[in-house]
Amino acid sequence: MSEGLRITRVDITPVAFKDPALLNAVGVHEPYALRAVVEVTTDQGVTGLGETYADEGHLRRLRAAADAITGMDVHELGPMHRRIAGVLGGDSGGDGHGLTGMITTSSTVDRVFAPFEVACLDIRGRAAGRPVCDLLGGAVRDRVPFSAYLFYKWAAHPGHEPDDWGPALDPEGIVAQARRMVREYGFTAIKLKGGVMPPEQEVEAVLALREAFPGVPLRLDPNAAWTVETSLKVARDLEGVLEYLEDPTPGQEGMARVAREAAMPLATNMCVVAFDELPSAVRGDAVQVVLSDHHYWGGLHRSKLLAGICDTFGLGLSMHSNSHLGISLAAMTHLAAATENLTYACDTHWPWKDPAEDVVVPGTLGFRDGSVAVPRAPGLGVELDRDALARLHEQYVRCGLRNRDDTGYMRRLDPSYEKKSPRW
Ligand SMILES: O=C([O-])C(=O)C[C@H](O)[C@@H](O)C(=O)[O-]
Ligand SMILES: [Mg+2]
Repeated sequence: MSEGLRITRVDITPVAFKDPALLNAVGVHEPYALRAVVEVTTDQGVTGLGETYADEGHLRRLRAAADAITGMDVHELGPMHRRIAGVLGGDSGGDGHGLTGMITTSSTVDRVFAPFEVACLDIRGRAAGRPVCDLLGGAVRDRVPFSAYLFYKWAAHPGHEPDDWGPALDPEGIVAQARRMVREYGFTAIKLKGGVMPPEQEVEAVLALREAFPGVPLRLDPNAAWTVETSLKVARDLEGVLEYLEDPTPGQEGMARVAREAAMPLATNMCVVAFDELPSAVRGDAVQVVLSDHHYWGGLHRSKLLAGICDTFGLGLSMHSNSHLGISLAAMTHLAAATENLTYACDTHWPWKDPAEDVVVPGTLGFRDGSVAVPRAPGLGVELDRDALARLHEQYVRCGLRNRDDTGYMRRLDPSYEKKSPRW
């Protein structure tokens, strides 16, 4: 066992960064997105970084876990997972962790453990002088492709200055948004967040994207806003157009009914979000592609375990994202680099973040041709910018938001708004 890599201190800092008025199936993003930055320090003074959700319940559980793992060696990841499970007891997070009604059944222990595991791998990489992808088996690619993540959106949050993306509420607006994203980032795959407009309008938008971007893989994700019948109609309308259709309808049973007749693969980050949901999904052939996400699948090693299971059972593997900062982008990039069967371009909300707002020193991570070069520096390859961390923490304190609540925000703006799944 290596000496000198015992955890002596854990700091958890919630931060807020500006977020445009992005629409989804359960409401609209609030003016700020919340994240927590986790710093794990060892007795040799090596510090590792993790990033996770920052809803209040999640912060409370993170703090309990931080106390429980202080004193442990950063190599003891299995025992650390067990210890966190023990300290959380039956404290189940429900949905109050930053995913707003989208992901209800993911494992609370895995969600809480994930940022500590990433921080421990960062420390181990720094100590060994190796990038995190090398600790995960080595990079099978030196660049990780990401997809453009389009949203219907308002020009501004009511009462705020407009952002520089402008509104996107029809096919023209969506195509214009895609053109800018492809121009600025070079993305070679495109995902549209649906479940916002009536399905026929979203079909129209995807067809407009197809015309504007011939040959570019396209995805549509209405977050379970449709019935099985509506899903099948959309699947027929978009046959030969979509690379995959993501979560058209709620639940594995409904997804399996759609999958039996739809021509394209179905993907999910809603009906398979924990290990105990995999057996029934495989048995029922409910999905053909699983979106991994180390933030709720229990970190990088457990995401690789998911990748192995997907490989064994012939499921495709993609990657999900939420609004995130540079620590998460680095972790996602290392994981994707070291996961051979992650063959789809990964989701990222990166373009929606104000480039001036991050907690990492700028310059390490950048997009070229829609992909991010895998950092070769030790650990995650990103450094914390302490002034920026303090600024974004101050913004968290001032903004008053403490839990992500897209539906509540929408209802404050439009009291007649109802959350429904399926809606159409
Ligand atoms: O693929 C997904 O379902 C997501 O990315 C979920 C997110 O919550 C997304 O809908 C968002 O940011 O509004
Ligand atoms: Mg999704």
